[in-house]
Order: sequence, then C-alpha cells, then structure tokens
Amino acid sequence: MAVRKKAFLLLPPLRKPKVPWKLIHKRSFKLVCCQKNDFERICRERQNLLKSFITNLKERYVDIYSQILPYNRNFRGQLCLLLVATGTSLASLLRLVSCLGNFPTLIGNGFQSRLLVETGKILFFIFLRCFALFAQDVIVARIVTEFQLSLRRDLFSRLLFRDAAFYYRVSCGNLLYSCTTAVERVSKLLYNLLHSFIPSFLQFIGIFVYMFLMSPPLTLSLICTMPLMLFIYNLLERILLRSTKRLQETAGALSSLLSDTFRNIRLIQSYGAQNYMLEHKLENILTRLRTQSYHFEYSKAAIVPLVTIFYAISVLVLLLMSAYLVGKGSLSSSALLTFVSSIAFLVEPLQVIASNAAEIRNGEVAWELVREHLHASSQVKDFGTYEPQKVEGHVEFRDVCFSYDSQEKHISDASEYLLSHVQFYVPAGSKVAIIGHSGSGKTTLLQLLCRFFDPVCGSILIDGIDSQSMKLSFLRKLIGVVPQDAPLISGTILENIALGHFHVDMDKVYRAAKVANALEFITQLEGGFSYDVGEGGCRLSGGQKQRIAIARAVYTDPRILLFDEATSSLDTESEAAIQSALQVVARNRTVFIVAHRLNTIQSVDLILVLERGRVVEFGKPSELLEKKGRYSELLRTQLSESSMLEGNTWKTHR
Ligand SMILES: Nc1ncnc2c1ncn2[C@@H]1O[C@H](COP(=O)(O)OP(=O)(O)OP(=O)(O)O)[C@@H](O)[C@H]1O
Repeated sequence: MAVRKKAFLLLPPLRKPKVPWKLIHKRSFKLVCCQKNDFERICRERQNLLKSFITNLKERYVDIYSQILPYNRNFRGQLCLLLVATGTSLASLLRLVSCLGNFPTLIGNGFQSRLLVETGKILFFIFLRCFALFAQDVIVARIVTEFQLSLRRDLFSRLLFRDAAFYYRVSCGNLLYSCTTAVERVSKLLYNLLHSFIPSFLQFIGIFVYMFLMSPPLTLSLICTMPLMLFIYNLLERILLRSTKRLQETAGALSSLLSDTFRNIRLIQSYGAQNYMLEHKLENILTRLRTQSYHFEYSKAAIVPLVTIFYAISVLVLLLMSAYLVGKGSLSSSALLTFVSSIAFLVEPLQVIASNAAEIRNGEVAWELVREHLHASSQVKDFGTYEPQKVEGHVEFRDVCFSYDSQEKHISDASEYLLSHVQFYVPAGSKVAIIGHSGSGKTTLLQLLCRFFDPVCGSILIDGIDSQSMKLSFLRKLIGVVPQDAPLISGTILENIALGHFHVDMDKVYRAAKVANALEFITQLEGGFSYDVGEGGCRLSGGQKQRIAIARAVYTDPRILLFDEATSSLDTESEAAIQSALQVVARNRTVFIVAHRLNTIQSVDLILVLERGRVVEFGKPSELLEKKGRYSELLRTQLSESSMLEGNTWKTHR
C-alpha cells in the first residue's frame, strides 16, 4: 500500500483544462511535500482532475459532433449510404492489399492463368474502390450542402427572434461573421469529418488489424513510436486551438469595423476621418491579424513534417525488427513484402488526419460561436397566450422599475434603477406627451410598453391585462411604433409600408400613405410606390422617411401608437406635414409622443414629465400650467430659448 501511495505521488500531475502551467507545477510540488494524512485529500483532488479531464474530452469530441451530425434532418439515410460506400472502399482496399501480397509468389512462372486472375482481381478492386470513393464524395457533398443551408436558415431565424438586449450586447460584425464565415467553417468541419477523418480512421483501424493478424511483433514495433507522436500531435492541436480562437475574435472585430465604416461612410468622409480609420483602426486589427495568422500557419505547417518524421522513425524500427525476424526464420520474405506494402495504406490516413487538423480546430471554434447564438435564451419570454378579441387601448404602468444592467448585477437600491416606481394610467383614446431632459428615460419607457425589455418589478397593463400574459406577436401588432430615426429597410416604398405582410392590401397602403401625409411626395417619385429607397432609406429625406414610418405604423391599424419625435432635425415644412399627419393618425387611438420641443404638443390630453427615471408630474396640460411645477418651468425655459434664437436670427438677417 505504501509503495502504491508513493507511486501515486510520483505520478506527473494530471493536466486540468485552463489551469496555467505555473499553478500545475506548484500543485505537483505541494503533492510531493505533503504529509501522509493529506493523502485522501490529494486522491480526491486527482480524481476531480481526472473527471474534468474526461469531461473536457467528452465536450470536445463527443458533444460537439453529436450536436453537429444530427443537425441535418435527412441525415440518417444519407449517413447509412455513406457508411456503405466507406465500407466498400475499405473492403476493396484490404482485398487489394492481400492480392498484392499474393503477387510475388506468382512472379517467375510466366503468364499462367492464376497470374491473370490475380491481375483481374486487382483491377476489379481498384475500380470498385474508385467507384466507392466517388460515391463517398457525392454523398458527403450532399450532406454538407444540406447541413450548411439548414444551419444558415436556423441561425437567421433564431437571430430574428432574439430580444433587444441581445442586439445591444453583440456587435453587428460578430453576427455577420457568425452567419457567413463561421457557418462555412462549421460546414468545412463536417466535410473534413465525413470525407477525410472518419474514412481515414476506419482505414487505419482496418489496415492495422490486418497487419496485426499477419505479424503481431512487426505491427507492435511499427507503433512503438505512436504514443510520442500522439503526444506531440495533441500539443500542436492545443496550440492550434488557442490561435484559432484568437484569429476568429480578430476576424469578428474586422467585420465589425467594416460594417461600421460602410454604414457611417458619409460621417467619416465629412469629417475627413478616412486616414484615421485606415491607419489607426484598420492597421491595428491588421497587425493583430498578421501576428495571429503567422502563429496559426506555423503550427499548422509543423503537423505534417512531425508526423512524417515519426513515420520515418517507425519504418526504421520496423526494418530492424524485420531483419531480426527474417534472420530467425519466423517471417517469410513474401509476408514481409505484403507487410511493407500495407504500411503505405496505414500511413496515408494518418497524414490525411494530420493535414486536416487545423481546419477541424477552426471548425470547432466556429461551432462554439454558432452554438452560442443558437442556444442562448432571450430575456424577454414569450409565455403569454392571451389574445383578446377587442382591445380598447387603456394603458397602465403599475409601480414599474427597470435597469438595463439588472441581468448582470443585483440592484438593491431603488435609486440605481433607470426607471424607478413609474406609475400612471392613460384612458383609451388619449394623447400623452412624455417630456423630460435628455437621458431621463423617455424612449426606454416606450421600449418597455412594446416589451423589447421587461421591467425588473411592477407590471404594464393594457385594458387591465398584464402585457406579459399576452402573446408577444399579438402585443406587437397592437402597438404601432414610429422610432426617432425612422429606419427603413432596403427595398421599395411599398415593402416598407406593408413591412412583414406577404399579401399587400393596396387600398390600405394608399390610405396609410394619405393619412401620413406621404401620398403626394410618393406619387412624384419615379415609380411611385415601387421607388427603391436605397440602403437604410438613403435615397429619401429625413422628413420623407418619417412620413413613411408613420404610414407603416398606421397600415396595421394599431390601437396604441408610439411616436418618438425627431422633428427638431427637420425643416419647418416637413415638420408641419408630420404634425398634421399625426393629428389625423391619432384619432381614436391611444398615442404616446416623446416630445423634445414643447411647442409641438399643444393638442395633447395628458402630459407626463420624467426626471431621472421618475414621474415628477402627470396630468392635463392646463392643470400642470396652473400648478406652476416642472412642466411650466420647462415650457418657460424653452420659450425664452426660442425667442432668444429668433432674436439672434433676426439680427443676423439684418
Ligand atoms: N441599451 C442600453 N443599454 C444601456 N443603457 C442604455 C441603453 N439604452 C439607453 N441607455 C441609457 O438609458 C438612459 C435613458 O435613455 P433613453 O434613450 O430612454 O433616454 P431619453 O429620455 O429618451 O433621451 P433622449 O431624449 O436623448 O432621446 C440613458 O442614460 C442611456 O445612456
């Protein structure tokens, strides 16, 4: 027992994944110096290390592939065909080797019939193997193409339904990278796995068993260098894994930079920031990319030569061993010839596996990224089922608190909330203006109403029903939104007004455009409703974009309308057009207007004043004016500012 204990302590420390080397050395040093009564604790520690080592292996080799392989729905049938083709190619190879082994005994006896039969057999098996390899290629190509398409579809559909918090957290470049390059890399991984890795592995096992049955001592001498080779291979794989991860992170950053640059190209050009973007931003990433690419390529390049060196050493050991065995008379020279001809077929799969190692690692890292997007859960849950026949549009906020980072940290103090104990009731059909300083939480309040985020506490009720108990798609149809920046998608005006509708009702489109005060300018555009608005609506003015966004919100005839006002950036004519559109649109609907300029909200029924996330005033405009509180103060400040501005303008004109 004591000897066993000592032996156990002298074992090299098991490597726990992600434990730095220094720590491992410290640990092994402690192991050697420890007291005997610490033995049980050390045993437990080692068992845990072993467990985590096995879990790590399982995660890498079993879990990843068990998730990727069944991804394709029609996978099983095609996989069976692939197994048949692989089996046929392997069997024909083994038969080929054995036929080649018979050949030396037939040489020297002229063209006898057996020689012809053996030649015919060899030809047949060569053809059979070539046909099986062709079938393998075709089946793998079909599996991989189907896999790639269904993975792209699935990823895109998951991303379309992700919540707003996700899109604030993950960069656009990362998402582009995941949907394009990462998917291609995972497909390449599957291709390598089915086309090279599994057939090569099966070929290796088949030839190995065949050789072992022929001569166990020679086979063992051949593989005596294998543990060392596997160790080196494993080490290189780890290095590859690390550099692949870094490389993919940098590639994601590059995609982010590119999408950011092209989206904001006019801003960059107008500030003359092209050289800054090129020499500072891009150069930084390219330098990182260069270093990481070299690191990756060097490790990749080292794999095949190392495998070949170990192969050469194994062959030398084999030659020595065979000389000894032939000399002793326990191995015939024809058996030796068959054995040697088999070695080429044994080494070929090893080289294939080694040369594909880098791409397999690349694919595994890309899969981690894709899997994260596929399986991460949304913070906003769609558990509600309630879909009432008729909705009036009464809206109530009941003691609502909210913070954007409530998911990351626990909030104990109410003052840390962005919106704190917000409480108000808006009867159906009312027009409410939400006012307050920039950053006071006005837009956030509207985002909560649409359930882009859920409150940390309290509830939001529509017609007295908690909005979380309603089906999310129903709730979103109930609410029309005109955001501050009035975003448009690339396509025609028609597509933008009837966004998301497969069947377009042209009468409704005309009516929506008319009430949004957009019909006149649309009919003047070339192609009218078929006019292409360009990427993000870049071929329209700010006021035109706003009016199309209003028409879009009206098209679905929502009970509640949210308007995040951005009229301050428009000229007086566009602003007047939008204001009059709003007057029409607002009829018979509950409307929330985030107002930045108080002169635009003279005809509202209620005013809600937000200050640092708290409702400081709520009521009819006349009541609030009488009260002489925050609203009248804000109104006075804005009026004096605008009269000063007008005075300045007048002076300049003079
Ligand atoms: N996705 C987000 N993640 C973290 N913080 C956010 C996020 N969106 C907004 N904020 C922060 O929340 C606060 C309120 O933002 P919000 O857009 O609601 O203000 P606002 O009153 O509408 O401002 P403005 O009048 O300037 O549009 C701001 O301090 C802002 O920095």
